[in-house]
Amino acid sequence: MSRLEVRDLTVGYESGPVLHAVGVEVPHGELLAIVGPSGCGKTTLLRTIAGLLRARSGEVRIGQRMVTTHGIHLAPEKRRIGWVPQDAALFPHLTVAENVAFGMLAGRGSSRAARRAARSEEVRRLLELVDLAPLAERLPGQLSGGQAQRVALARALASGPELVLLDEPFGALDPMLRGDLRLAVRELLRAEGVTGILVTHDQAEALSIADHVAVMRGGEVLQLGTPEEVYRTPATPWVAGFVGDAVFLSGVLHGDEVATGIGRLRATPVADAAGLVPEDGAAVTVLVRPEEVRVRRVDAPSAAPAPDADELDGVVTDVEYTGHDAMLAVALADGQRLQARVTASGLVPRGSEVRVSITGPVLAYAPESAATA
Ligand SMILES: Nc1ncnc2c1ncn2[C@@H]1O[C@H](COP(=O)(O)OP(=O)(O)OP(=O)(O)O)[C@@H](O)[C@H]1O
Repeated sequence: MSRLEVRDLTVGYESGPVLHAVGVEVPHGELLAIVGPSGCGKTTLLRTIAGLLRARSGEVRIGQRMVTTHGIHLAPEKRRIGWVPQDAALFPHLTVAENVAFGMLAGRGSSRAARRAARSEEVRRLLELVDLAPLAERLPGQLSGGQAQRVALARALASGPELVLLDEPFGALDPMLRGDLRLAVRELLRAEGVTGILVTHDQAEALSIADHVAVMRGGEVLQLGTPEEVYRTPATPWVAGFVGDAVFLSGVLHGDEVATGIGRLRATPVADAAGLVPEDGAAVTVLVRPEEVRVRRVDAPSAAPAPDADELDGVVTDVEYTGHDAMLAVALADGQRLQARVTASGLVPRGSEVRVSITGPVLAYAPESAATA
């Protein structure tokens, strides 16, 4: 079993510390996505797990093996880790099969050994797994970007790793290919029973294919949870805004409701990093997801005229159409602005008069957590 455990990992360069007591866990055979703004330390974490960087303190355990801890630093080639970089990084003078075979030799073989191993049953199996068996004899220069990434994945799996690290592997691909390849990666890791970590700049990608998501900022993990936990119950307003579209309102907490400029909303208070929950009467920051904002057109002939008690008047000031849905910007009569996500069938043109309401309970955060994270 190859569960990954990272505890209290502190890592830095000569310029100073970059990771501060980072902890993540990935159960055997599952995929963790790491997201966070540029420079927050995602690659540094990956490189430390791979053994390419030494930790100042903390632990990395892969399955039963402690690979990094005080006084221990197992060499990268002994960690049984496969690496898939952003640009495939294949050997240009070796064929597809030979590149995969090179992975099987764990980087220790010669080109001649790779040529021999390229004819093995295992290389054939891996190429079939990534759907590239017919291209086994091609050189990397004759492959598309997506095909090259599939070879890099097969090569990473060829050494029989316990853990595969994927550093922005789809970054350079067009959106169609990206979608196909990420599903292929997910299925392959599952089929092979390999634990994986994926660094990505694409939050939607992280939420859609990973079993767990770690949201990093400034060298710390702010939240580790399932995609649903991270999206539905973000640890802080900053996490909420980073992983998805968010509308923030100011309000005052009264029991299980919060009084806001757009009326009283059912609310669940969220504890901050210190475990403190906003108290009754406290000023709070309220999170509303745009899909929780219901919009009803009132200036169309078919529109029902009678307003609900909890609806507010507004005007659609902008429409961002994405095909399957659209984001509406709505200006309320009192000047406040909201974003609402509607399905293509609920599309309302710019300038329409609408009534808006919030569906479902919202989350209420102490304003300090909004300010600091
Ligand atoms: N070799 C290095 N020497 C000194 N500082 C470095 C080195 N590599 C990275 N850093 C610094 O460490 C911090 C974290 O970098 P890292 O590459 O881990 O971030 P990242 O989250 O992967 O960023 P990106 O999303 O842009 O790839 C940054 O401030 C970066 O400038």
